[in-house]
Amino acid sequence: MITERAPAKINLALHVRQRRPDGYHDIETLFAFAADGDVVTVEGAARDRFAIVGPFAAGLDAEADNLVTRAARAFVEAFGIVAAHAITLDKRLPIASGIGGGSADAAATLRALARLHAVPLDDARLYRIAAALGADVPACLDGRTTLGTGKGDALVAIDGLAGTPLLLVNPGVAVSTAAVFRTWDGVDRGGIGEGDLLARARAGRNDLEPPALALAPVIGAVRAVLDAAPGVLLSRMSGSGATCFALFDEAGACAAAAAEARARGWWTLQTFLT
Ligand SMILES: C[C@](O)(CO)[C@H](O)COP(=O)(O)OP(=O)(O)OC[C@H]1O[C@@H](n2ccc(N)nc2=O)[C@H](O)[C@@H]1O
Ligand SMILES: Nc1ncnc2c1ncn2[C@@H]1O[C@H](COP(=O)(O)OP(=O)(O)OP(=O)(O)O)[C@@H](O)[C@H]1O
Repeated sequence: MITERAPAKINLALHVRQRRPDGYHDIETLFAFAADGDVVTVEGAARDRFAIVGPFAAGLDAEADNLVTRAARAFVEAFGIVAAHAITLDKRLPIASGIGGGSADAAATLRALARLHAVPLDDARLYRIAAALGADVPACLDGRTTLGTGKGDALVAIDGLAGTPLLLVNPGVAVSTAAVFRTWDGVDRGGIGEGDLLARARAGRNDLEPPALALAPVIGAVRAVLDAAPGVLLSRMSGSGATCFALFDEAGACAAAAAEARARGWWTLQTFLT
């Protein structure tokens, strides 16, 4: 049995540059990853099976359009695999929440199947399958801290902030990525600057935060709690929301802010950057 972690993805900054003719948007984003997330297990089986367990299992159907089964089908097709697989997804991240849960699951499924069938992880076909599954999936397949351009699928590795205490807070409102992009005001406010990662992130923005806030006003309350927390280095919404994150100077401050957020009934994940 192969077990692959599907870490939560954070956009330390996300600048939207322009709408493209294909309906997608050109973005510049700083991708980073948490030490925790969903977990995917894969093993050989007599027939294909897929099960979802874990705290957020109820929010998803184990049906054909799950990103895990779509990833598995694309892998089997691309590599001419005849074997069947039993796949289990331990769904620990909230659904449609801006931390790439589905994208991370698809990427973890590809990595697990590649390991099971001795496909090298740098095989270009894996990247192509990932890019066809979603804009975020290549970044999740790579799993390192990267600068993403294009749809977010052209990646350059950058130095990360490994070990930095990280808090994720989700107020329990699902937000559609497509709806948030549609609500963006169309103004190009410029690309991501130079410097070390924390400086670049702090000088940056999430251009999807205003449109997400318009669709889910509770995001403002989450940001206010995180901004006011002692020891915060940076607080921002991730992806298309509604999950917001904060980086802290030490783990105790992160724990205190997590307690504040939980007291308001919000989902939290206290972890660190990898
Ligand atoms: C916002 C981010 O989370 C930032 O990391 C990602 O760009 C979204 O990545 P994702 O969830 O993998 O996105 P996809 O499943 O490919 O796209 C969902 C929808 O979001 C919109 N979309 C997504 C990415 C992008 N660069 N431009 C877009 O306009 C499109 O309407 C698309 O139909
Ligand atoms: N394994 C999966 N996990 C989560 N969502 C999935 C999965 N498979 C399919 N989906 C569908 O994909 C949609 C987006 O879910 P996901 O959690 O990936 O969004 P997100 O966190 O906003 O991602 P991103 O940050 O990439 O925009 C959901 O509405 C859900 O119906």
